[in-house]
Amino acid sequence: MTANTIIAADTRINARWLIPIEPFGAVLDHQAVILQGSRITAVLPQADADQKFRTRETIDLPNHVVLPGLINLHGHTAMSLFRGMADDLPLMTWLNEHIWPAEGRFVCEQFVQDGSRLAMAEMLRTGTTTFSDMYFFPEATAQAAHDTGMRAQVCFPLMDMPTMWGSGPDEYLAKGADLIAQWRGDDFIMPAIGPHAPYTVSDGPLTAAVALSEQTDAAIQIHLHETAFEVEEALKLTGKRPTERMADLGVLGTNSQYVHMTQLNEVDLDLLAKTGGHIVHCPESNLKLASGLCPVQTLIDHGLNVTIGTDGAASNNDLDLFGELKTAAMLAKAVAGDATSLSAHKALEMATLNGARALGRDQELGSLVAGKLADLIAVDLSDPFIQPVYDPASHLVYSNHGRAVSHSWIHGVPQLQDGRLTRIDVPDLMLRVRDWQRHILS
Ligand SMILES: CSC[C@H]1O[C@@H](n2cnc3c(O)ncnc32)[C@H](O)[C@@H]1O
Ligand SMILES: [Zn+2]
Repeated sequence: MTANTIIAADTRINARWLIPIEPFGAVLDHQAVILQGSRITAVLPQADADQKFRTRETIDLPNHVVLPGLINLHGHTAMSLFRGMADDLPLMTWLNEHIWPAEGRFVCEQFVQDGSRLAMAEMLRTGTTTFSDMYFFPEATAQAAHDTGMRAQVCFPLMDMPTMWGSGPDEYLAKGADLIAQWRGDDFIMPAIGPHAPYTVSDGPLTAAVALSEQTDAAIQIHLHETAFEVEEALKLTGKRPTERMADLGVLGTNSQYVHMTQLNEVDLDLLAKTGGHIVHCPESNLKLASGLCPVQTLIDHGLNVTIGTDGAASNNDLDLFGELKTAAMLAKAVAGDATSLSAHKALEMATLNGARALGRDQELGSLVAGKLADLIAVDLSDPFIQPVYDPASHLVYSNHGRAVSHSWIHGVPQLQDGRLTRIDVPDLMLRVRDWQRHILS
């Protein structure tokens, strides 16, 4: 290539600020991001882009900060249809007396299709481009994510009890193996294994889950050490803390993701540090259900990869990862007794590159670097509630909420343009949601 060669590409995005996540802590002024097909081909100063690239379209974002799309590592997407149904309750009362009976009555394939579309509309609107789901009828969630063009880790549920999705562990594992076979290797859908929790899955199915993970390389995601009650009951029933039992069964490892992780002692921390794996911090669900506090800084100090999730909209009650980041950053400081804990940049890294690492895809997702997949978002900082701007990273975590997200691309495809969703028919979706509301109320 000579000095004068002009390169043709699809799209040029001119950003007032760019937070690439790699290198850590960078905030770059007046940058251009060049997209070609599904990938980022260059990230460079706008003046240099003028010399080097000619693109089919140019999108000027003069008041915006551009960053990688956010990764929500834990949720139950279809539960958006249960938002606000049962508030102000502790976990086991919430599950036993409200959520599980409601799931038994209403959850079916159509519920999951509609509920996951509602969740995707909210997630896309607030800056999430990749999510993880653990719910019944995972084939419906996978299809809905595929049709919308979102990336999703779809964990099939595994429990001892029969549910509307199957008669018990053998059927869940057989259907789960089919789901893995169908989607394995797909760019968008990452099939995974979702044993619900230590108190709902016995040793046999957990051992089978580990074997399936080893055979297929599918990740395991499990709710773990969510409450003090869970740990106390496990000690009474098995003589082991849940983390110790998971270690003995081979569940702990670098391809596993542990959701919640409040109530950790030194033995747990040593086991986790020794075996690796990924923590999914869900601060708002932990607060709302009064489940406990996750010691984020201690986990980071033990070398663990800490990611973030919202949990379902029935225990949060929204799927806005920017709001979650603010809660996480505030809480980490209070729990550590240290205001320097979980800085704005660390929080942003948690919702991007750390999430990509947990999915085993940090070579292609999680930062804005030439060659990576084009999953990125723009946040408009011109509203009064985020003015003036000294440090866009600070605003993203401490002053923003997800509704300021104006644009997003996944795999190079526009998903949000000036706040409008391009791939979800919102009026049609709202009609369906209203039907469900009427049905559930009646
Ligand atoms: C097996 S599908 C998922 C199952 O999990 C339930 N659930 C939702 N939120 C939580 C939580 O915070 N802890 C434990 N279980 C949760 C959901 O209602 C489904 O039944
Ligand atoms: Zn959950």
